[in-house]
Amino acid sequence: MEVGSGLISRARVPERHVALIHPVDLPVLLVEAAQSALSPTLTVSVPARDDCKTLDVFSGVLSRLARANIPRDGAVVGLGGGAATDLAGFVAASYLRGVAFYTMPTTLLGMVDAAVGGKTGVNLPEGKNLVGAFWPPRAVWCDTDVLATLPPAVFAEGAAEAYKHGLIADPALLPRVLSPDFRPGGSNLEDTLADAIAVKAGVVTRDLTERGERAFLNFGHTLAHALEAFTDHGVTHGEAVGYGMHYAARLSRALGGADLTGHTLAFLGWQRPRPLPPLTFEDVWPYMARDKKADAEGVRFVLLHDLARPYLARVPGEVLRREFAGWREEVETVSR
Ligand SMILES: O=C(O)C(=O)C[C@@H](O)[C@H](O)[C@H](O)COP(=O)(O)O
Repeated sequence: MEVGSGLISRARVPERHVALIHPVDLPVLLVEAAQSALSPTLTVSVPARDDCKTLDVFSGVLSRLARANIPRDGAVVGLGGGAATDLAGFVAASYLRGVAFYTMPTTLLGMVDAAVGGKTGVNLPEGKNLVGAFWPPRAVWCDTDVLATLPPAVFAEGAAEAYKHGLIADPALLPRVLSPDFRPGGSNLEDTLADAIAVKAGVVTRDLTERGERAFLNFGHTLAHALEAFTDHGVTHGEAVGYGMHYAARLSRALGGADLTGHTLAFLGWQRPRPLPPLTFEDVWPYMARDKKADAEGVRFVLLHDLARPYLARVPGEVLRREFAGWREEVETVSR
């Protein structure tokens, strides 16, 4: 894992045959920088954002690798945001039963979260990330220069995952993420980014396949994934995580935990997500019920006893509904 300036142009891999996968809307200069660093055998452009995370796109990319005769000792490099690196990783995990995988995240969200830890996969109409594999990248190059090319809303979106790492593990990150210096080119950017990534890297090193503490990285994601799936990705992942963390903070308080809703509302006030479309508990519940943390006895949420004290719990149906109603009213006051 490297964080710093100019990393894409300096990246090197030992494999001779490389397939470079990137979203179609990525700036050409970034694609060219990666191409001149890696001399890929094949470059595949895929639809932007979650439109690339489908079984159809996945199968089309696999065919491209096969037709280009990428061998088993070849590599797949994912260049782009979280969706593109999730897809690229699943291609790497599946093609010829697994080839080397590397990531070059180009969004804040990708750097702090998606490109690290090897959760790869695609969505189904029934829900987010329902198909995939744990396939860790051999290296991750977080080139901070690219963050300056992001629209401010996309940067703010990605900060949700860094803030989440503050809530579940490292509260010192909370004011650092909201500080005016946490911005592209800001004095606080590289250190805060490195510390937020360190939270996730530590967790996945100890529990790659989510037998235990890795589940805590899913704080806010039960509702977040449901919002994304119900709106067919009209709500972006970072916006959904911001909204979902506030719901999880309300549930935590309802079950007797510390009141951390001031933190989650402060984040939403900083992030200014787009307003949600009209939606009811009944709309999102079927998606929440398919959450991957569910076991034979039903859905489990990541909650917080307090800052940095996460736990998994089942929440009674009446609490889920009541807090949903309160959450819905409250988040309307903070959206753009
Ligand atoms: O890496 C993890 O583990 C996480 O839960 C981090 C999440 O922020 C990330 O969005 C992850 O891909 C979601 O995983 P899922 O298992 O809920 O699909």
